[in-house]
Amino acid sequence: MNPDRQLADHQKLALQFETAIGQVVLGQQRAIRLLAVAVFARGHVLLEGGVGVGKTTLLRAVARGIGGQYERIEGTIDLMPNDLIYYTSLDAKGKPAVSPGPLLKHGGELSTFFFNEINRARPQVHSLLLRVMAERSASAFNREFAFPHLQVFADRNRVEKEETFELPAAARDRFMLEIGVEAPQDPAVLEQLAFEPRFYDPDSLILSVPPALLPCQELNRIADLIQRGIHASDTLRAYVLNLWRATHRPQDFGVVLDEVEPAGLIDAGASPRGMAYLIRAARVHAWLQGRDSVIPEDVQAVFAPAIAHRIFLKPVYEYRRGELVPQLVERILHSVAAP
Ligand SMILES: Nc1ncnc2c1ncn2[C@@H]1O[C@H](COP(=O)(O)OP(=O)(O)OP(=O)(O)O)[C@@H](O)[C@H]1O
Repeated sequence: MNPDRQLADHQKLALQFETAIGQVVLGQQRAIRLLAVAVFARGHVLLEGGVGVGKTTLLRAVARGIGGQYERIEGTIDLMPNDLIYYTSLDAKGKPAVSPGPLLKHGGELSTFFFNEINRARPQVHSLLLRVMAERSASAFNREFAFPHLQVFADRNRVEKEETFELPAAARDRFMLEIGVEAPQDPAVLEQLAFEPRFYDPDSLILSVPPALLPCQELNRIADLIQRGIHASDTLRAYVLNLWRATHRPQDFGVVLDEVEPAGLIDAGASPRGMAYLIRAARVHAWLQGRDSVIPEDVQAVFAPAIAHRIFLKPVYEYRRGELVPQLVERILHSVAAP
């Protein structure tokens, strides 16, 4: 089948996947679109939001739609890297036994690894995860384990700050997108969530997502087709490079912020890895919209989720990150001229 035809067929499937998730998780169309972008760009995802807004339900629904093997782990202060690798137990005769932990249990079949409350886990666990995300492999028991189809989803809640370990810069940079999940605003949706019993039990709720809607073992190949088949013009490339420069030197693009001098704000702008992620995500966004080339709106739609978490502020401003970075990102988009 020719690649254009394949791309069109896969796009229909991607839209079905979005619709199925949208019937289970209400009022989260933007987050669902961004998750679909990450799935087809093969990027890891960090979800951030308030408590009880449906983050876990959303990720479980996505995992069911992707198919393949799924594992989930809770980030706690006493979690150690080995807890991801193996379990120890006593067998019926009281003899110690070792069995593979959540990361190794399914070998190369593992497709979705969900790390709940990642910011409660210690830095040692983050560094194990960092290698798993970057190389899709881990070493244990003198062996290498590869997870070619693995996508990591992690969530952290914004409210709970006690006993939390901020993710190190290198770990944050390995997440393609950070997606904010807020409670829906539409009163009709809120009423449904509060009054309809089907939303009280997430276990049965997510069963209404058809299992393995997407061919999880094919996703790497489909992602490659998308990246090769969706074009970016010279003017669009120039636009993206200007956006990149503006994450390092916003003052050169006339970015003005409330009460803060942009020239003294940034320690490090987006990395080259971050920009590659931005383009990968923008291409998938264009494809989901049924286009074969990227337009500025595609870049703008994924710019904040792809870039905000990889801008590092001077230490004196870091504690105001939640307020300053969204403003900076929005004003960069406003100030850098789009073609
Ligand atoms: N937008 C939504 N659509 C469907 N169900 C929702 C939505 N928001 C909340 N819920 C329901 O609220 C309950 C809590 O959701 P969930 O556990 O997914 O939230 P969470 O954001 O992961 O919470 P926490 O931060 O405490 O882990 C579930 O029963 C879920 O079905």
